[in-house]
Amino acid sequence: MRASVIQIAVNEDESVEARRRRVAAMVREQAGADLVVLPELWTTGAFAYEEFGREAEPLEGPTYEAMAKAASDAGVWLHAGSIPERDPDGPLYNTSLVFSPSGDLAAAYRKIHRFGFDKGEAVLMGAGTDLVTVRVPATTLGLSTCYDLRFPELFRGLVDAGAETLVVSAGWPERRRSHWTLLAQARAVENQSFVVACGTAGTHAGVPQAGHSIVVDPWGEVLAQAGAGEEVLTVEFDTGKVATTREQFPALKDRMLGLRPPRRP
Ligand SMILES: NC(=O)CCC(=O)C(=O)O
Repeated sequence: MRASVIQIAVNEDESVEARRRRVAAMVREQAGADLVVLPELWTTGAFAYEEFGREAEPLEGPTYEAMAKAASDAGVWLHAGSIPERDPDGPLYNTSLVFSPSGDLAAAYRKIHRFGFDKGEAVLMGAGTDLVTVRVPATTLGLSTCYDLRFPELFRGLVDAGAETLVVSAGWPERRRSHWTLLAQARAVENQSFVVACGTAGTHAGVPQAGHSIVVDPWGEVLAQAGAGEEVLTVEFDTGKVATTREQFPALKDRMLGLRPPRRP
């Protein structure tokens, strides 16, 4: 499996339309990859809360159109990152899109854990409710978005649904970069899965982004990691390593489900 992780710089001096064109061209340059991954909310920036309503699009809006075409032009599976989705009958959602090499939508995932506690995304967007996996030729992807990375039960649910490669599309801030790397490795080790985590570079809404997109194998080894700036991280990995790791060190089989809560004295 050859993956290209496109760590986009999201800065305010570039318009959404210009960035969409630029990113589409970067995706086209990845012809020959099996999988291309983009970050969270790269049209607006994940922390540009005021832009969410202004730039929200229907599912099949301009980003969908541009990314479907880029995927088919390049002939790649494309995780196109997420968009601020305007549901005509509901709230905004932070929705990731996955396209097949023919440009058809293979999956849409609405972010389940919204960031911001009592402000920002947590109040401006609705929460998704459904886990999403996608079968691509060599592996099954399990989808997640940024803050989801902190919630191990989501990833366990994805593994129970057959995921072998956990994709994290993110806009993670520099301030918590150490958590990003640590959690990506933890999710890989505990789920005996590949983790492909794509963040943004640049600064928007006054929040410097961490970059440092990372690909981790099921043993927790870092196969590749980007620097702080805009970069295309390319990595080849053997998807068969999930099965061999799970066979040779079968910790997932030792789960004890249905534990009782502590008894009151
Ligand atoms: N966009 C996000 O979900 C940010 C998450 C974050 O900053 C954190 O978990 O820390």
